[in-house]
Amino acid sequence: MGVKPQHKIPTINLSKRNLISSTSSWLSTCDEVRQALEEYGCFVATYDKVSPQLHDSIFGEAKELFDLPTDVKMKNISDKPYFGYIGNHPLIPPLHESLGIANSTTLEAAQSFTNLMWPSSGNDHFCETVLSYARRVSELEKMVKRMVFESYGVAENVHTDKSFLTILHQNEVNGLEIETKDGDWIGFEPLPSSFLVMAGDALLAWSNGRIYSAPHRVVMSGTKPRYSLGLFSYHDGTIEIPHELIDEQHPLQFKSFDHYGLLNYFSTAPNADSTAKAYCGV
Ligand SMILES: O=C(O)CCC(=O)C(=O)O
Ligand SMILES: [Fe+2]
Repeated sequence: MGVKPQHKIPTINLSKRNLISSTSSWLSTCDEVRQALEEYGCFVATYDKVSPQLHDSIFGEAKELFDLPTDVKMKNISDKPYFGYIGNHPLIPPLHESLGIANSTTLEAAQSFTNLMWPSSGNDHFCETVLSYARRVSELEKMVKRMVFESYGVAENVHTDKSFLTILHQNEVNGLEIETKDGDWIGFEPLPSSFLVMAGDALLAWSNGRIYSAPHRVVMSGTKPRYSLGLFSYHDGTIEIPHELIDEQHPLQFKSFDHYGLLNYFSTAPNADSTAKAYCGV
């Protein structure tokens, strides 16, 4: 049962500049990705967003990290199994060590891990490198997930609303979930008298970034039909960012914007990480 020479892990180029949703190149790459995962369970992604410099930096940082004394590395604990420090674990081959950094795409998580490992001297270079690397690899993960969903024609319905406010009122069947800032999902449990009032991207921009426009999705189980009534508010004309919401702690993050312009922009660029930032961010 050795390695059969005629089999090769498929390689897929995910660096291409023309990997833009809905183009023929995007759609054919979605199919390539799905086929590779169905057949081999894996593929090699060629991905140029991690530059050769970043590649060298992250492996340099990894060496420096694992060269720290064991008692320092052991301070990385987590309530999730395998997320903390692993060394000399009975179920894991000897000489294996690992350190997990949960939510490593956020500055807070990268900083707190760095401070834990280098409490007295700090290590800005490590923190910046981890953050930059994690964000780029996370983009790759998001892109592959979207490709698999699209190739099967399954709508991945995670989104933020483009409204100013959304008010949802639904029957007794659960399903709506809201993503917290930490990336956890919390379910909405409707009652006849409860209305879910939710901020949209226009309110996020108007508030100069103070208000959180929560990503949300609907996850259905069971066969009972679910009905949801929604009011989505939109404003005619230009929305200005109130000067009361701009100060030293909150420098201007958004330009004044046309609300329907934001909606139109979303229809042409539905995959932007943040529609408000991409459309009217400073
Ligand atoms: O079905 C729901 O309750 C949510 C629908 C929704 O998020 C939307 O239409 O923007
Ligand atoms: Fe929504």
